[in-house]
Parts: sequence; C-alpha cells; structure tokens
Amino acid sequence: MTKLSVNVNKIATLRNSRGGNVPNLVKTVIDIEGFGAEGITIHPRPDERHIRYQDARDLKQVVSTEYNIEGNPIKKFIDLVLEVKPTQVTLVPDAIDAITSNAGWDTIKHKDFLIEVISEFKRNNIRTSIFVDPVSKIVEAAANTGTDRIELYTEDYAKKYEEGNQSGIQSYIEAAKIAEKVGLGINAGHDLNLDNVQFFKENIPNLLEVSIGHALISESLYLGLENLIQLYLSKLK
Ligand SMILES: CC(=O)[C@@H](O)[C@H](O)COP(=O)(O)O
Ligand SMILES: NCC(=O)COP(=O)(O)O
Repeated sequence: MTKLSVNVNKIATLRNSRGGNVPNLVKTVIDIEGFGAEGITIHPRPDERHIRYQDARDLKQVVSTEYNIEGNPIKKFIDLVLEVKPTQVTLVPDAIDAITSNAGWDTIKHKDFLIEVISEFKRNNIRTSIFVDPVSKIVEAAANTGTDRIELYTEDYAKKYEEGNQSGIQSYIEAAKIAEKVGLGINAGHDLNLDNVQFFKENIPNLLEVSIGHALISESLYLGLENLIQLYLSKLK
C-alpha cells in the first residue's frame, strides 16, 4: 500500500499571489484529507514564497493524516520542525535560491551533518526521510545516517517517462532493492503525475509514500474547469 501525500505548496502560492486568504489553505487541507488523501506535505522555503512558517503551525492543528514537512535543515527550519512535531521530516539539500528542489543529498560527504540532524529529530519522535538520487552508493550510505526512510528524487524518471523512455525506471528499481537490503523505507516524489505514477508504483513494490504537488494541483485545475465554467454560465444566463 502506497500512501498519497498531497503537497499543498501551490495552494499557498495561489493565496500569496493576491494577499488575503483565498484559497484558504487550512480549509483546502481539511477537504483534501476528506477526499481521501493519506498525507499532507509542505515544503516551507526560507523566503516563505509559498508555505509560510505560520502555515506549518496552523496546519498542525488540523492535519489528521500523516503530516510531512520537507526542507533544508537550516537552524530556522530545524526549530520549526521541533516545535510543530510532524509525523515525518524530509531533509532536502536545497540551494537558498533554488526555484524548486533539484538534487538529492550526497550521503557520503554529508554523513556527519546528517547523523547530527537526524538524531535530533528522532530524539523528538519525528520520523526522518532524506531526499536522494537513485544512485546505489548514495542509497547504501543513507543507512549510515540513521534515517528511517529515503525519498527517491523522481524528476529524472518523470522526464524520461514523458519522452516515452520507460527504462528510466531501472536506476530506481536498483535503488529500491538496496534500500530494502539496508533496512530503509522508501518514499518518492518530484514531478510525479497522473500519467507516470502507476508505472512507478508497479515497479517499486515496497514504495511507502509518494508526495505529489505541482502536477496534482495543475491537474485539479484542468479536471475542474469544465464543471466550473458550466456553473458560471448558469449564473450569467
Ligand atoms: C523535495 C521535492 O521534490 C518537493 O518538495 C519539491 O521541491 C516541491 O517544492 P516547490 O513546491 O517549492 O517546488
Ligand atoms: N517531495 C515531493 C513533493 O512534495 C512534491 O513535488 P512536486 O510534485 O511538486 O514536484
């Protein structure tokens, strides 16, 4: 069973674009869970361009499924996560000016740092996951950090799948086998969508969770527009 965790960064992006509180992030999250999602993911960035640190606190009051907070473990982020105490923290090595996450951890080079941060979260009973590329030696070394899980960075898979190249899954299959061997749980995310998620799941049977945001929110616009246009037309008759 693979859990679907909905990343709601883009709901916050839309809200922030106008000021005010439309769409209402808290209400949207309650509804997303009501519609069956099994988790909520947020990725507060230091400039708070979408999720604000206060959103992370507000959502803690309403999330009733798995609450996953992703981000680069700078001090401000670590303090926030220790205060909010989500179900899971996912550590991502984001550059400060990154438009979106674009690389996984080097678990060999940053082993000592990761051990230190992960042990602090685990002392506080927060499950940990680290964002990694599907590279055998990186996944193997992830086990030395003490993390509970890895999140496989799926942009490369998604890009190749869109080009019709299904062999992009191979490195993920290898990575998943190694993760299982060294006792790590497996999550996945980035650019997963309605077209590519099933093939990924079918090939990674021990996949515990996917977090999906950008495509899912975009798809919800496309899938909702026809209905909504009819509703507006009926008001304007
Ligand atoms: C780690 C990851 O792949 C996602 O959290 C992604 O980076 C979403 O962040 P943005 O919504 O800021 O692009
Ligand atoms: N961890 C990945 C995530 O939360 C969502 O990434 P994306 O679907 O917005 O690319």
